[in-house]
Amino acid sequence: MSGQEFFHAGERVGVLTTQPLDRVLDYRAPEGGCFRGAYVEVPLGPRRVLGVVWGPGQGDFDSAKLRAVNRVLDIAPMRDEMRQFLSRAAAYTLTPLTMMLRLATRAPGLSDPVSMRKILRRGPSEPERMTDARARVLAALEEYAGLAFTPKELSDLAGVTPSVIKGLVKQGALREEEAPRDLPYPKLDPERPSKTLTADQAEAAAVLAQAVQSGTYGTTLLKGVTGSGKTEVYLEAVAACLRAGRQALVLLPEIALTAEFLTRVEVRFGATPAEWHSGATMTERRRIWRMVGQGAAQLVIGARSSLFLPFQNLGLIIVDEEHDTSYKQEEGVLYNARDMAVLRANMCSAQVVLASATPSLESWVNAEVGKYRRLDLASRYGAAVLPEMRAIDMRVEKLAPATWISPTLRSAMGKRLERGEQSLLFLNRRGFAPVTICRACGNQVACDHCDARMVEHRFQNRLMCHQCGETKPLPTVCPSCEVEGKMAPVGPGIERLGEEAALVFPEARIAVLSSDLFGSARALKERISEIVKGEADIILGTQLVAKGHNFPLLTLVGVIDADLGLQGSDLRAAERTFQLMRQVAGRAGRAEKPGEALLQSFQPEHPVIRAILSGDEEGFWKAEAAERQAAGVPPYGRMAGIILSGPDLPTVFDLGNALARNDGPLRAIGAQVYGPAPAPIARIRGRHRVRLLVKAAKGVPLQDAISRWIAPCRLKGELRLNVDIDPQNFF
Ligand SMILES: Nc1ncnc2c1ncn2[C@@H]1O[C@H](COP(=O)(O)OP(=O)(O)OP(=O)(O)O)[C@@H](O)[C@H]1O
Ligand SMILES: [Zn+2]
Repeated sequence: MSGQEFFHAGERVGVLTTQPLDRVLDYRAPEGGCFRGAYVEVPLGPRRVLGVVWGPGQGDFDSAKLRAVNRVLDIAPMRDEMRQFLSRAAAYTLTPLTMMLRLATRAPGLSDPVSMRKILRRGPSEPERMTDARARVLAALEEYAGLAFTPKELSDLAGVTPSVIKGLVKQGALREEEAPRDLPYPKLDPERPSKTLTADQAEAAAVLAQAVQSGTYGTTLLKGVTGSGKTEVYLEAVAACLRAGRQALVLLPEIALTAEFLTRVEVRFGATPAEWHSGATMTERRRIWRMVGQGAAQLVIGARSSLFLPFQNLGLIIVDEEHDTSYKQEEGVLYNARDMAVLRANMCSAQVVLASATPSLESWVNAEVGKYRRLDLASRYGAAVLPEMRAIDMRVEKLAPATWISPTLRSAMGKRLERGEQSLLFLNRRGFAPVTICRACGNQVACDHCDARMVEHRFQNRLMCHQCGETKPLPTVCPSCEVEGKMAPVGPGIERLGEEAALVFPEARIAVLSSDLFGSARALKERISEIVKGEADIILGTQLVAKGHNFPLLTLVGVIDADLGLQGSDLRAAERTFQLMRQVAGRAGRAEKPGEALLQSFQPEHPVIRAILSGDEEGFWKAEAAERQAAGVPPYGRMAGIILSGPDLPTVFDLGNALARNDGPLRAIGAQVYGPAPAPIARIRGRHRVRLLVKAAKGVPLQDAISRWIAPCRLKGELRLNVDIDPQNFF
């Protein structure tokens, strides 16, 4: 860490803590001094808290009262580029810097000393008496010459009891040593053979490899149809990064996708990489955090928060399925991991690869205007061809009441069953039925705390609110008119569709894939790998299945309600539907057998449905871009959402009106405010929600204006104000 500023003992330093104070606090540098960026423990009131030495102190605090830093932690100091990244990300998202630091230190036990554990090696002496068990232990050590083991590993390996091991230690045949508990990750070998790339793939891989070798910043949109080998191509960029001795990060939108991906990494590089996600244990998290910081993890596969790991030498970030909405964090710090990846790469001279078959309009436009490089993979790998896509006109199909699988779709599924191929039915609705209605009075069961109807989950035999998670038993008596036995489900959810499929095809093996039906990510992963092996004939899934899975036996995709996403007023409704339908359809026909995708629709002539079917992607993006440009909305204009919430509606509205009246700072940059208006979901968890929308031209200092605009707000009591820069969801 030479080159980094050093503060001598007693000098005034500014420390950023993870406490919600929103400023850097002054302390005295501890005995022995500290570098800028050092992770430290400082006294704060009666407590000791984690912090980072951010720079020289401000000097505005009485130096007689100044307290000293307790100690410097045994962790490499935060790099300048990381401090800049956090500062820039905080400024962009209008988030207090202390909250950003919290994101960057989300690992347990950082302030604990490096924890050690006992390991065993071959010692200098021979055992006094050789027994079979003892001989097995020594043979095992010989076989793995040079390696050390924990006592448990060694007794398992040799198949002996712990007492045998203890005896050998006593006699000096085994030697005990202390070693750090957190071990480096196994080395990945980029020189192992890759798959033989097609000419297109090889060309794209070469461009990416060269970009990585340049050691500079750059972003590439890797657009390739589903099944074209985007993953194979970007793994070669990872190889180039590893060869250059730098670290790589691969972001995946869904942890259910990691199992398949980890296997592919292992095949390509000979070992598994570090895996960072919400399901990781505390021990795993601490190990990854520390090893990433020491450069002892070369590749991390992770969810969006892995962008905040303390990489020592990050050279490449892959954002797979870059259009995926789950990259936008919608709670706490509101950030879009795709945009933050670009920012982070900028700070550390790394390359970014945004991979997708259906990019976000933002990225498509950035490539169009030359801000991003663009690489295209136009055809599927090998014999696989893109599925044929057709609409099923639901206005002419004859369906029995409370059924949703049309005769046309049913007969297509029947053919797959006969041929031993798989069908996938897609319906983006969790639960059994979206609405429960009383047939006597028409009352729909709603959540007591939210502006939302409760969804029946028959599997759990309860009604559930998808906003707040509240559940209650299915009522037999109407809560409104008190008539008994008239409550009925209306509309299909994925579970109900499962029942229908089982009735129509009683002999078929049916798998329902919905995130809430699995107790753990592991259970879901296992189910998916069973399906890959062919242990299901009909798969029913919510949007979970649209993402990146490879089901080789799948040749038919049926979309139950292709119109579902088109109804919203969301500015991205068309874009989302287009992406989702093309992605789902892309699950079919990924191996030798050709696939077919059938979209059930009541409006097959709708321009978006027509664009999906025709496959004229560039035409769709161009039309969509022109429309957004004319309306001055993203990506051609900028937007910010302000969500005000509180238990008392008039108070929330008063604040909204006050903001709308005092919009001087916004007018100064030519921005407009819309609202206040009740948010589309007007109540969540008992809190009323009111929103304002700010629209501005591109290139104006929007964040700065917004901070000046909201600065005078006094948030009394339980009133909350959240700013969402570049909102993705208007809920
Ligand atoms: N050059 C190649 N040699 C052998 N197999 C290949 C090659 N390219 C692609 N494949 C195989 O084709 C399948 C699809 O490739 P891959 O998953 O990389 O595509 P993708 O573009 O990432 O797909 P999606 O967008 O649907 O996630 C995989 O099983 C992959 O192993
Ligand atoms: Zn609720």
